Amino acid sequence: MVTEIISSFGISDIPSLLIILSIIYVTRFYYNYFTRPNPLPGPFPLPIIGSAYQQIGCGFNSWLISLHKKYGDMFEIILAGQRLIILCRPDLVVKMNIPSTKTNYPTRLHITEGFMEYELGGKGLTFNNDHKSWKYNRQFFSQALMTPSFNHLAVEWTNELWNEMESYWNNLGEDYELDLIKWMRRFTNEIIFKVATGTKNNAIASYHDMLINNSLNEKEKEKLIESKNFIESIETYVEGIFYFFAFNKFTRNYFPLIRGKVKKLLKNKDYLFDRLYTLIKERRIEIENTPLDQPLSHDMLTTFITANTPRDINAVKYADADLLRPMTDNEIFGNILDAMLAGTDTTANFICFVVYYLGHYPEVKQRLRQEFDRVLGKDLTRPITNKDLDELEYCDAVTKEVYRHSPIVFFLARINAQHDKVGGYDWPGGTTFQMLTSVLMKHKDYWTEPEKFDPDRFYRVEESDKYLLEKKKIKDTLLIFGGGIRMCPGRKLALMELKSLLILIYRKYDVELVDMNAPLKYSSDMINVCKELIVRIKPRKF
Ligand code: HEM
Repeated sequence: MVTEIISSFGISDIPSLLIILSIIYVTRFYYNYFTRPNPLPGPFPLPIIGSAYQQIGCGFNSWLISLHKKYGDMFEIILAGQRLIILCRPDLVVKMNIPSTKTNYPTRLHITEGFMEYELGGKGLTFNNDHKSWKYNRQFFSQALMTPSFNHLAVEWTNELWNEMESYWNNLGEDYELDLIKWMRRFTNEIIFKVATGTKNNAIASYHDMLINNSLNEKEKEKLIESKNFIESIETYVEGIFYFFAFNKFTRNYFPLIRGKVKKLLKNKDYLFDRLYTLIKERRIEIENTPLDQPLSHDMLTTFITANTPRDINAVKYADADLLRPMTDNEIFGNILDAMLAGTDTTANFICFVVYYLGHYPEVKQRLRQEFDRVLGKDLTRPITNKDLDELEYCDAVTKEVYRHSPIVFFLARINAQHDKVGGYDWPGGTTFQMLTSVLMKHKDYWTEPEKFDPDRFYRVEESDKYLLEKKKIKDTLLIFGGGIRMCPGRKLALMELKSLLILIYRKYDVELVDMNAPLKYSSDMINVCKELIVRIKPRKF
């Protein structure tokens, strides 16, 4: 019967068949939509593109903020066929941020075919949904970034790198207009490169050489282009995640504007991955050629390659026998990629956002400087120590307030393993929630005058009669580094870099925003990314 129907089909029947299939698809799509559990308010979705059609032309963050204004603290959107429940109030997200391994929210996002095509899923930490593998990786990651000896080293590297960058800035002269985000991205990349591989990638030196571009031979120019391409490929890869998250395969392959971009993103991915795999291969050979009685360098890459091998430099052993095995190249790659992706742009953006706010709030800058002068004394060349950083109370308040106004990671995603009650509804396991931190950190029920920029809401607030809501210290109102078991493992390094750089810059220099009237220029797809911040670095007037 079926074969008879198929053989009776002619070319002329194809349009009718396509129409029938489309009707079936659309009917199924809307049947599922109208019968979904716990319908919430949200933009009406279209087949194939879901709610994404409404977002075009405006950043993801701005779009979500506008939806919050329209639909309230709990609403839904559909992206790439996935239903996302958006949560905008701290009390709605408490369960998601419980720091227990028994949490019902162990994973972040479903690994869709988009993530698979972009080769994001299933490795490293950020997009790893295999709990065992994530736990294994996370131990090594935390070990590399959270120990006191690492903190000490990281401050030392930051001091050294600052001295280098300062000499380049002086060379360019105080009237030179520099794009701070480009410098900061190179700064943070150079630090994370050192943490991850133990080697220097000369990202700052090569950028300076590119700007002055006079004394370079062909070989040096080639190296410089390589370093520039590598850093830009990280930025492009991070930006690209949104395309593979928000658009399904059909949209990515057939929508004219999106198709071209996706092709470029995939080419960039191949370039970046190739660079990282080469790095791993080269280090393996280096380790094999190092005699057993000679020490190996103490960095993430070496730790990963030698983990659970006779050359293991850490005595930590895991109870679970499955995890007592060496890491594969794919696993090592996933972790190094995560470190580069998560550790470059985030911190660089944060520094630029702080500089922008300090440019607009001179009284805050003045108080910050007073704190720096008090903690560091009169010697403007003394290297920073960890102890100095621990004493910076007002600086902590400033960075928190900047982040509250201009977050970098503006949403945190979680999936429930088992069904659970959230916002008064019972949600089946596998539901994707997004904590919209850009709204949550300004919610009027949790913040006093939320739109006002005032670091004092975080500074010795117990002594104030003004910030009564802040005084309550309600959980999950300020999620700079996320929460629960998936909290950022790079937070110490990020804050150390940020605070050190602020001291090193502001104790000696003034950062002048070239266009005081320009808004903060950033794009907001998966995270908020500073696009440009043109400044002049002038000697400080005492
Ligand atoms: C200012 C800088 C940074 C900010 C604002 C930031 C923020 C965040 C946030 C919000 C998350 C998600 C946490 C959650 O879902 O609860 C995260 C995850 C992560 N961050 Fe950071 N981060 C920064 C710097 C870094 C650095 C320097 C590194 C390291 C090298 C790093 C590595 C990671 C990794 C690997 C994850 C995924 C953790 C997991 O899934 O287990 N981050 N970060």
